[in-house]
Amino acid sequence: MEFKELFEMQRQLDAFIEQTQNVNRDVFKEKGLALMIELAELANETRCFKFWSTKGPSERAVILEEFVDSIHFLLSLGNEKGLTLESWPEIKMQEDLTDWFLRTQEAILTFIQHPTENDYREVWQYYGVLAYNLDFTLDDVIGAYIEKNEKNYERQRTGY
Ligand SMILES: O=c1ccn([C@H]2C[C@H](O)[C@@H](COP(=O)(O)O)O2)c(=O)[nH]1
Repeated sequence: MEFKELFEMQRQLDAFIEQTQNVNRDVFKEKGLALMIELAELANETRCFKFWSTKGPSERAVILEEFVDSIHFLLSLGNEKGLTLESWPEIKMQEDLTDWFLRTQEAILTFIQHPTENDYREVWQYYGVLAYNLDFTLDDVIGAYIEKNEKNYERQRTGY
């Protein structure tokens, strides 16, 4: 599957969720906050900032699932504003994870407050660098996205 096709998969999932939950209003800000929270959950699973703990990061699959939760909301926010991205931001840049999480958070906030095409692309670039530093390839991301997308349908069907 091509990266760009994820936008359409997300559009269909969102339509299903809105129908199931009877949503008839603009939920851009709710999805914006959801993305901030997913980023924090991702950081939490990496435990990159927990200098006070000797416990290591969660399993790779757990971290990848958190990563694609963010991808869901990022795609969704783009769809809400008619913004898209042609290809996955493959950026091989070694960064300190804690620094990068803080900077990604800032980029998300900027985008939510002024949803421009440039700021949208920038958030994707931050996620591209996060993926690189977490050792996730585009195939990893697409595979985990498809799996979580299906799980999200199932959760709606079973009354999540
Ligand atoms: O409009 C929505 C609402 C939620 N989700 C998905 C994204 C995440 O994968 C998951 C987050 O749900 P929680 O586990 O945080 O409840 O739901 C969407 O794709 N679209």
